[in-house]
Order: sequence, then structure tokens, then C-alpha cells
Amino acid sequence: MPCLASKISKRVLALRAHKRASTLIWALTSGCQLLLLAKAVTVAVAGHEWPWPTPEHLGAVGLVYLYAAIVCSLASLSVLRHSAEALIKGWEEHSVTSRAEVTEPLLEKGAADAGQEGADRRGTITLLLHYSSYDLPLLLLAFSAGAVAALGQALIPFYTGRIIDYASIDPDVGQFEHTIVLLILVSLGCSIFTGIRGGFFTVCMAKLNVRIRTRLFDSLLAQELGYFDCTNTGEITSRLSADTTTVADQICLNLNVALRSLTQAAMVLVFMFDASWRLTIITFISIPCVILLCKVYGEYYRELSKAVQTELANANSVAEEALSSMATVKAHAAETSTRHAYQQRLRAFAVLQLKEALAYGAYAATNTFLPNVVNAVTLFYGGRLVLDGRMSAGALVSFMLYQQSLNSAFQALGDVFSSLSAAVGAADKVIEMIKRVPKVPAPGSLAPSEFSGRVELQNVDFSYPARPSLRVLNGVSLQINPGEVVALVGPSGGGKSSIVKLVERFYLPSNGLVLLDGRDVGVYDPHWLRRRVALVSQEPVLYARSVRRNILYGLEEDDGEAPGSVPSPDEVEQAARLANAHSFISDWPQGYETDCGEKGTTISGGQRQRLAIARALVRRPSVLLLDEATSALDADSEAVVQEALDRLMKEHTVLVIAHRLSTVMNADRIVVVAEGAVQAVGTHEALLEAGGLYANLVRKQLAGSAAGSSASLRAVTSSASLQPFSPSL
Ligand SMILES: Nc1ncnc2c1ncn2[C@@H]1O[C@H](COP(=O)(O)OP(=O)(O)OP(=O)(O)O)[C@@H](O)[C@H]1O
Repeated sequence: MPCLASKISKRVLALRAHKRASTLIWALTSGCQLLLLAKAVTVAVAGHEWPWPTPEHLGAVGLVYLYAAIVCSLASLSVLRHSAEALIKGWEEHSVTSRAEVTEPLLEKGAADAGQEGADRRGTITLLLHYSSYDLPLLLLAFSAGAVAALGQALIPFYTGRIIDYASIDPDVGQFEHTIVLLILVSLGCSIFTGIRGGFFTVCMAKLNVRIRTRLFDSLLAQELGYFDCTNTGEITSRLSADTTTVADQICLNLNVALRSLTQAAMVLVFMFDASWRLTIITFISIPCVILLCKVYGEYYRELSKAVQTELANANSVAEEALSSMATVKAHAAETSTRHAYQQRLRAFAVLQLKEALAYGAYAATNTFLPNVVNAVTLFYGGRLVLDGRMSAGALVSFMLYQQSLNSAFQALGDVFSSLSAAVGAADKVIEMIKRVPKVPAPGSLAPSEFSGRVELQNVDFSYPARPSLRVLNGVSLQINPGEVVALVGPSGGGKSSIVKLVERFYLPSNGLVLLDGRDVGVYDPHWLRRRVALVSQEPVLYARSVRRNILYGLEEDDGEAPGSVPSPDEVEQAARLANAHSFISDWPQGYETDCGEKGTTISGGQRQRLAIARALVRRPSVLLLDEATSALDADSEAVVQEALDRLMKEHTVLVIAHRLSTVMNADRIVVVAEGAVQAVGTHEALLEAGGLYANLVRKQLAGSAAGSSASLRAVTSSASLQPFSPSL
């Protein structure tokens, strides 16, 4: 605790220092602002002139001030953000250290909660600013180009007014032509700088998109398996694709438009005050209404866009589910119901979009009407000033052009507000996912050189996060000694695979301990662990890469393996031979370089299973977890793979689940698991003699095997969920 206190107090001191610097910068920029405002008011009200800045210099002073203000604001914001982050990081580091110090898994929960608190402190906007700040130099260049372009925009009405005066009120051909040339040059400069600003912002947009997606993907990879049980894949892909694009595109685009409009508005205001303070004040009549309108509409739109994103994600889940299992959809002629489900979700999405459209329509109408009213009032009052000789006609034209420019800037700002609200709505969801702290605490880093391979479950209770009310394991205790082969048998749904998942630390037990060599499974380094404990599951998944790389999955240099510890091609081949996969791989023209296709779809189920066995064997593990590893093999392949597994079983600690009792009858011990509890433990002979559930299962299989007919086989497999007994039993 004292360690945390000193860390925090150091960070607080640093934060205070940064805060002081930031306050100073703000004070300077505000002072500058006040000076300019006072100048504008004095000139407008009393006609009094200060020696400097003179009206001619006012535009240039405004530009310098504005540029300095933007740069200083960004700098101080960045300083503040870094300090705040450092403070939060200090807290999080402490939480992580605390977690590492705790060895008991149940105690880790509290620390994980502390991490969650730390992460929660970062709001959506702060995090987005943080992600954008990596491109600060580019953004500054874009702002600079934008500021120059805005000055050009403000000068165009000014020169237009002058040209009208030189052409009609106070004719002067020389000045007229000179001003025309100036106008063309200013327009040219303005377009060039507008292009530069847009280009830089587009680059920033692309970079932000990549950054947000990477962060989100990192966060998803760190989540525990239970999270994916409880979250739709469609929702996740929606966040990863549509939402991240909305966030990055909208935020950069709107930031671009907002800065352009703000700069433009500020520039134009300086010129407007200079031209006529009375008319400027009239222009401001509508501003409180516009601000109120933007606020109300922005909040409504933000909520609405969150709902739109949710509905879109729901529709995506339906499509995703159907597209990823097209064979099942077609086999059951479920196209119509699938289409109906998708359409229903889209309908809900469309209703929300309609609401969005209505809200936008009302907002756009009001936002267009207000400036037009102000225009009419300005023309009325400005016309009277011209008639009274208190203003030139050219100046009034300039003023009207300024006003239009100001209106378009405010309108653009209003649009930015609504788009940003939508982007922040989408961002909320993306950031929520990025910030999610996994419920399974981060694994440890223990990588002992000696590992005997003793697996132990002590009084384990377990429920899946997706179905917390259903207790899947109830006080299960089990010990598998080094070199021992333990088989789990029992009826379907009894909890056998769940035991394997807990040993793999895919989930945490709600009570009790899962130990490897006497230590909690969570304290080991995951890379080390996956080499010592290898799993062959019921439904192995292959990826769209070569056979060799599929066997090496998780063991390549990209996975953090030292070049020397990546298994050699010979080792890959040896593992494939042991798994009876080498012969069919060699038959393919490209051999080990053959691409397996997406999810291994170009490879048969039996071949997939053998590649998965090779994948486990290439790790040379101490503990093998075989969850129905031979279930998809034909009789010939099974015999060969079984022989290989039998050989391996002599050298490893093995936990095997198999419905084919021939696989398990030679095990050192057989554990009968039913209804989430260990019902009996013993050798094949002892359990047969005891005459319990195991003897029952064996009898059923024998009966099925003897009957031989397909009808009786079906009856046996469906009643006890067992495969027909192998002739070897
Ligand atoms: N991811 C999950 N989320 C929620 N419940 C689950 C999940 N996986 C399994 N279950 C439930 O947990 C219980 C035990 O399942 P488990 O897969 O451990 O049984 P099993 O004995 O291995 O069955 P089988 O022999 O059919 O593979 C079942 O009721 C199952 O429906």
C-alpha cells in the first residue's frame, strides 16, 4: 500500500505541475483573446483607434492569435492528457503488480475489479483523443493549412466589397485591377491550402481506423472464452468493421470540418466587427437558438444512433450465423425462415433510421430558417445605414458575404455536431469493448524447467458464464499422476469436456482449485503451458494456411517463439507420421505446403482430426488431453492412430475422453463422470465387477455390437450416446 501511495503522490505532483503549465498557457491565450475583443469593441463603439493593431493589421493579428491559440490549446491538452494517463497507468500498474503477487485464483477477482475501475476512468472522448494524438504532427500541419485557408476565405468577401467600391462608388481603375489580381491569388492560395488540409485529415482518418481496429482486436484476443459464449459473433464483427469505420471516418472528417468552420467563423468575425459592430450584433441574434437546437438534437441523435448500431449488430448476427453454417441451412431448407429473421431485424433497423431521418429533417429545416431570418434583418438594417451614408454599399456587400460565410460555418458546425453525436454513439460501444477487462485474470509467467505433469482438481464447482444457474461440475476431485493414463467416461452432458476446459484454463472454477504440479494452472506462462499441456478436441479447427503452418500453429516466430525453438520440418513430419497424417499429406501435389482453405474446409473431417493430433504431438507435451480425439476417424485410420496414441500414452500423462470404450479400457484408471460429479473410479475390470454405471454402459455397447443391425446401433448410440463397441473389446 505505501508503494501505491508514493506512486500516486508522485503522479499527482507531476499532474499538478502540468496543470500549472496548462493554466498558464490558457491564461496567455485568453489574455490575447480579451485584448482582441476589447480592441474590436472599442473600434466598433467609440471609433477609438489604438496605435496597434491598426484595422489594416487586424486580420493578420487575428490569424496569428488564432493559430497560436489552436497550437497552445492542443499542446496543453496533450500535456494534460499525458499526465492523466500517467496517473491512471500508475494505478493500473499497481493493480497488475498486486495481481501477480496473489497466487490464489479467487483473490485475483478483487484485483481485476480494481483494473476495471482504472480503465473506466478513461471516457470515450479522452480515449479517442488519445488515439488521435499519435498523429499530432500531421494534425498540426492540417490545422495550419486550415487556418491559412480560412484566412483566405475571410479575405474573399473583403476584396469583393472593395472591388464593388472601386468599380462603382469610388471609381479607381488601378486599384480595381490590383484588387482583382489579389482576389484571384487569395482564391488560389485558399484552394491549395484547403486541399492540403483535407489530404492530411484523410491520412489521419486512415491511421486512426487502423489504430482503433487493432486495439479492439487486441482486446478481443485478451477476453476469456466465456465472453464469446455470451456475445454474438455478429455483434463483435459489427463493432470491428462498421463501427470502427464510422468512428474513425466520422471523427476525422468532422474534426476536419469543425476546425475549418471554427477557424472560418473566427476569421470572419474579426472582419465583421471591423466592418460594423451593430450589424455583427444582429448576426448574433440566432446563435443562442442554434446552440440550444444543437444540444437538444445532438443528445437525441446520439441515443438514437446507439440503438441503430445495436439493431444493425443484431441483423449481422443473424446473417453471420446463417452464412457460417450454409450447409445446415440448406440441408433443412431453412432459407425462408432465415431470410425472415434477417428481414425482421432489418425492419427494426429501418424504423430507427426513419426516426433519425425525421429528427434530421426537423433540425435541418430550423437550422436553415434561422440564418435566413437573420439575413433579412441584417439587410434591412444595413440598407438603412447605407441610405444614411454611415456605410458604403461595398462594405454592406462585404458584410453580407461575411455573414453568409459565418452562416455556412455555423451550419457546418451543426452538421458536425449531429455526425459527431452518431460517431460518439458508435464509439461508446467500440470503446466499451476495448476497455473491457477480461474476467479471467491475466496468466502468470512461471516457466519451470522441471515439469512432471501431475494434474489435480480439488473440490471443483463450475458453471458456464453463459448459463450461470446450471451447475455443470459439483465438487469434483481428481488426481492424475505423472505418466498415468486416466479416462473420463459417462453419459453425454455429464461434464467430461468441462473438466478438460478447466485444465486448459479456458474457464475458471467457481470454487475449488485446478493444479498442475501442485500450483494453480493460472500461474504458468501461457506459451510454456501450451507446450507442456496439449489438447486434441472434438472439433479441431484448421486455418487458411499451409498444412505445415497449421501443424505449427502457435509455435512460430510470430507467436513469440525463439527461432531455435520452432520445430524443424523433420519434427513436423515426424509428428504427422505419428498421427497417421503423413501418407495423405504426401499424396497431395504440394505436400506440406498445401493450403487447408478457410476453417480447413478443403480437408475431410478425418484428415482434419489427424492434423490436429499432429499439431498436439509436435509440441512434445508432458500432458495430453484427448477429448474424443479419434471420433472422426474411419476404422482403419482409428486403428493406426490408436496405436500411435497407445504408444504416446506410455510416455505421457494422459487425460482421455472417449465414447469408444476400446480407447479407454487399457487406461490405468477410469473415472465415471455423470451429472457433474465423479460417480466411480477404478480399472476396467474393477468397474465391471462393481456393476455400476460403467458396467451398464459396457453392457449396452456389447448389446449394440452383437445386434449389429443399424436399427439397434441407432438405439444404443442415442440412449447412452455411445458409439458402437469396437470389435477389439
Ligand atoms: N459453452 C457452454 N456454455 C454453457 N453451457 C455449456 C457450454 N458447454 C457445455 N455446456 C453444458 O455443460 C454441460 C456439460 O457439458 P460437457 O460438454 O462438459 O459434457 P460432456 O460430458 O463432455 O458431454 P459429451 O460427451 O456429449 O461431449 C452440458 O449440460 C452442456 O450443455
